[in-house]
Amino acid sequence: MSTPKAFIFDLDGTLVDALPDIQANANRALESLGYELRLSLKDTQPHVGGGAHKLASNVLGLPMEHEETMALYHAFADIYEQHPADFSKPFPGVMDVLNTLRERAVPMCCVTAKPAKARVQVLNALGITPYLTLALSPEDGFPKKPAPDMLFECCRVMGVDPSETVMVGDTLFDVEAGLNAGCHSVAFAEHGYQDVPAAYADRLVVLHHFTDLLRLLDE
Ligand SMILES: O=C(O)COP(=O)(O)O
Repeated sequence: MSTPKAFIFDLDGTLVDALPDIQANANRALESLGYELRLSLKDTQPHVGGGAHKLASNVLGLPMEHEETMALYHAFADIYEQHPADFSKPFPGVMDVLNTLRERAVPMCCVTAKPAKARVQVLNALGITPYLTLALSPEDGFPKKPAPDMLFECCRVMGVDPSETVMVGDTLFDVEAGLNAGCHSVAFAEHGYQDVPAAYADRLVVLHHFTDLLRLLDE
């Protein structure tokens, strides 16, 4: 396999362990709207990766367009801006990978379902922004993953072809986005929030530790 020229990372569950902030902010939003329901970390985990709107719909068990879903989604997004990274931190090995790629002048981007303002705040708070050529959320005018559009835009801005670019994620949304874009390879972070999707297992580079990603540079 040829050496990849660029990397695109998912955010939550891949670069950053955001689960405790997502849980806390979902519970603040539920409380602010008068719900008695509260989520444990375990309740919250399956709802990460599809974005805040989907999380609100899943948590309430209501359709996406339902008034209560919309209210919870907006409350969650607003509260997240006040508490973007109280607990969030990069997963082990992430900063090593980002530093090595930067030293080797390999461009990197981030594509996430996270609301745009929260994304900017989290990436700034954790010192990741300077490593990235571009970071995108659907609010920037793109369809959500698994649509490949955000990946195409990143490749365009980095000046590389998707076939030269590795997509790195932790959910089915990320895997299918990478495959739909025709990426060089799709890497799956085992430290994230979903199990390796069995249907795609033989097409993935599974990262038992995040620094395993660097092996792709040496192949
Ligand atoms: O569901 C979210 O908000 C997180 O989305 P991400 O995994 O694409 O970063």
